[in-house]
Amino acid sequence: MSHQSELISTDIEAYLNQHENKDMLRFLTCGNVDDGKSTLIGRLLFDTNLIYEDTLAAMHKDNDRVGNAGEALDLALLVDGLQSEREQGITIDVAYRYFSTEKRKFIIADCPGHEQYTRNMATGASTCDLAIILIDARRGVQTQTRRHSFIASLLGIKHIVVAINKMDLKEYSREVFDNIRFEYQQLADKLNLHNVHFVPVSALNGDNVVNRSEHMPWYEGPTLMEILESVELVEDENLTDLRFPVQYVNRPNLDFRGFCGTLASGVLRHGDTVMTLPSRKTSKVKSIITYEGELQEAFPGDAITVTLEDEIDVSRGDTLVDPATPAVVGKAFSAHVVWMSEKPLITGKEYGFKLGTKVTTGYFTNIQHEIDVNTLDTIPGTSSLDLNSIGQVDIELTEDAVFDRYCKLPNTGAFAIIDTLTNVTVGAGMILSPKPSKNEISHPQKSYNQAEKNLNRFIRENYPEWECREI
Ligand SMILES: Nc1nc2c(ncn2[C@@H]2O[C@H](COP(=O)(O)OP(=O)(O)OP(=O)(O)O)[C@@H](O)[C@H]2O)c(=O)[nH]1
Repeated sequence: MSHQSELISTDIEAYLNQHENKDMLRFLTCGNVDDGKSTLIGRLLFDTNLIYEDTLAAMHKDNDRVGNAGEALDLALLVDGLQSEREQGITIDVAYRYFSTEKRKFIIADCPGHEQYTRNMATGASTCDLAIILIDARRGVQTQTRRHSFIASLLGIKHIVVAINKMDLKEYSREVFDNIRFEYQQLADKLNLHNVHFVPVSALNGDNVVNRSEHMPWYEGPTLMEILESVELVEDENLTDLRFPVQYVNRPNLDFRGFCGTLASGVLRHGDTVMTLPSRKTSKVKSIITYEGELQEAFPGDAITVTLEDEIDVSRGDTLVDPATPAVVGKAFSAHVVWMSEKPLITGKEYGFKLGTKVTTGYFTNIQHEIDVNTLDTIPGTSSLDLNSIGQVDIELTEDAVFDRYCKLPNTGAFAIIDTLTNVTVGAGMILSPKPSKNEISHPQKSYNQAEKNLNRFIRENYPEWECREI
């Protein structure tokens, strides 16, 4: 099985090296029940020769017994394990599949299609670079298509591929494809989705999945696999806004203090000036240490330990940034929230909030509106959000945290909401914008007399460590 490479027999080291250095695309498939998701995934694996021979033999056997594709091999049987689990109601979760081709490694998040699984889709999609939205050529854009596309836009998935499937049942008609494409493009414009690709396919017959279709000479674009292998991933990484959330302070003895974590965005170089948030103290990077030795520079995704030239106070949950492009520090922000718990979201109740490596408490001060995931209409005047609902909310934390807008920096702009009693994750959120907290709002309205101003100056000049604000 697997992509055959001559290197395997001639130079195994070179083969392994090539394989290790391939980049990785994470994508998810979403579609209505029976649109052909399983068949499409099976087809991708089958046509890239990624199926073990014994699996294939077992599939042929099952095909005669339970296959749904007539004479042809029912490729949906490949992903059957998960489906039977679903039918039995054992797990309703996201299944991940891995495969690789000569050019790239892939992880597929396969999410259930039903409406009640919004939370699963949000979970599966949160780390994806690309979403394949499947549309049945006979049905066109459906409610489900709108919901999946909305969640994809909410989570900021950079690339969308609309696979218009079952083209064989519509005589491979260009008109059918063009009409659905036009209909979807209107939705994409409304949702501000960019980088949308459209491919007419037949997952069953293998048209335009891996191999180019002979039935649709009018389609000159890339096949689905060509898109998966070629979408640009590097430019999706933010290399300009340095964010290093500190996960752990390593202090084995008095002579060493290292800050461990994974670089979320930006590039961190030896000698760089960094600022720690929320305290705003600055220092310079003395060393960047990894398991394999010291680095001169680190990139997003690198797991590193950073030491600084000065003994400034940095704790778990703090974030190191470049003073030129800092994040916002505050307590209040507005966000989109996907609610994942049977118990509804309630304003005024205390919840735990996990923003990057920071864990704190806070509460929802207001639900601005709920969003109907099927029609995309906003519903104002709601006081709670139920399981699988999505809303735009205001949040106030009990202590300062570091905020980024999710659309700009998804790694540091996302957060989890935790039930403080059970420690269960009850929701996921995406920061829209920081807000001045209630205390800060009241400052500018207050006027101070001269004695208060003098006192303020005295404190600022003599007790800088109190970080007193100028009035
Ligand atoms: N004619 C035709 N039938 C297809 C095509 N793709 C899938 N099918 C059939 O459509 C039916 C549903 O396909 P599945 O792959 O099981 O659909 P699914 O979206 O995975 O369904 P769920 O897992 O239930 O969400 C099966 O009978 C497939 O053989 C296609 O391109 N053309």
